[in-house]
Amino acid sequence: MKVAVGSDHRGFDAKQQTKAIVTQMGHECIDFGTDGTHPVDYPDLAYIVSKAVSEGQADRAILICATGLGMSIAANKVKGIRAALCHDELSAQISRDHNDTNVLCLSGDQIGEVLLRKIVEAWLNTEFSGGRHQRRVGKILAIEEGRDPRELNHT
Ligand SMILES: O=C(CO)[C@H](O)[C@H](O)[C@H](O)COP(=O)(O)O
Repeated sequence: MKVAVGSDHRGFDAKQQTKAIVTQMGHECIDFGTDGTHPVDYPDLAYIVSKAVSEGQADRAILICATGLGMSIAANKVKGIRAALCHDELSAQISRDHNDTNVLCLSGDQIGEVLLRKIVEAWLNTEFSGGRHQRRVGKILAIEEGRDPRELNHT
């Protein structure tokens, strides 16, 4: 799988750790920056990394800022992106299983390297289960297209 990664200055150290984890798991890692701890604006990174996923350059992506909040808010503005901020393995696993997330957002400040590895591994190793969840993800897409998801209740 091709996995894009990106962070702002507050997520830089965790991004470097994430790159190593992704590569060790046998995936191709595409690093969109930032390249150090000089302050940058997280929406810039969220945009280019999310575009890489929505346009097919990467299969999935991992975004990191101080809390993960700004990255998740910005990434979810890009069409086709389902980003989730996860602080634990179970949320990461369920975000794939139920929500078919294609972007994982992480906090660089609030989780250590051991937990980071567990979350990334759970997220990359979990497949979307489809079924009833496919219908609900379809409704998310409907909202993105400006439609009322309840229209799909009668099809
Ligand atoms: O958007 C955020 C907060 O939810 C990110 O965590 C940023 O990394 C943070 O806002 C950056 O803050 P800084 O004081 O400019 O380093």
